[in-house]
Amino acid sequence: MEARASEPRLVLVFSGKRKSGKDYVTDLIHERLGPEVCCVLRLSGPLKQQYAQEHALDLDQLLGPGPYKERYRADMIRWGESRRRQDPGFFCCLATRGARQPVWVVSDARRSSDLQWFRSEFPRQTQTVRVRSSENTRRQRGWSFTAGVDDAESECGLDSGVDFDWILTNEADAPSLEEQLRPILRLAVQAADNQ
Ligand SMILES: Nc1ncnc2c1ncn2[C@@H]1O[C@H](COP(=O)(O)OP(=O)(O)O)[C@@H](O)[C@H]1O
Ligand SMILES: C[C@@](O)(CCOP(=O)(O)OP(=O)(O)O)CC(=O)O
Repeated sequence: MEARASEPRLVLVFSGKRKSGKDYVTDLIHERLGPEVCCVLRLSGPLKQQYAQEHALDLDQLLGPGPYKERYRADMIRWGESRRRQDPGFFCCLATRGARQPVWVVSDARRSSDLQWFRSEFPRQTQTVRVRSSENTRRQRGWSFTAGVDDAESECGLDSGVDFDWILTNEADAPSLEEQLRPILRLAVQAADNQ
């Protein structure tokens, strides 16, 4: 496998239920910090790429927020799990290959093996962030309970036993995301400035 381009100064590892707003929040951070300082890494990126290729599917639609990916989600989970059984860090390693920016934002950790991989590769730099939204809010964003998905490790693997460094509440009646993100953005700017 290709060697890593450079060591990050800060690795923000996000997790949260589907439709909690992981992509929305991590895109916002990317916008604020800019592409020179920050990259968003999706563990599902290399997974979807390989899965789309093997199954002749539309990768852009699999990567987007619409209903297309939901049709394939249960099967993608099974497919990804068989890869992870051989190597739990497989997708973490692929997703971070070639990242050059000082701040890495990983948008979709799902399993404790994902957190373990980042903590063991980047013990000083890794900070975990949980995005929380109520079921009602997630429903308004298009979520509905799907057996085999919402009760599986992919969605529940980090529900308990993790002491997150940061918790964001992505709800209309919570403090604004701007306000909640302020200390995290400050940390990121400091990390980038100390290069
Ligand atoms: N704070 C917010 N304000 C407006 N729309 C939001 C907000 N958070 C999430 N959304 C929207 O809800 C949908 C699901 O969010 P997304 O970030 O794709 O969730 P996840 O990545 O956790 O599945 C998207 O269409 C997104 O634009
Ligand atoms: C097979 C998956 O990687 C699909 C992930 O797709 P997204 O990361 O797009 O999901 P949400 O943002 O939560 O809606 C899940 C897994 O178990 O690896």
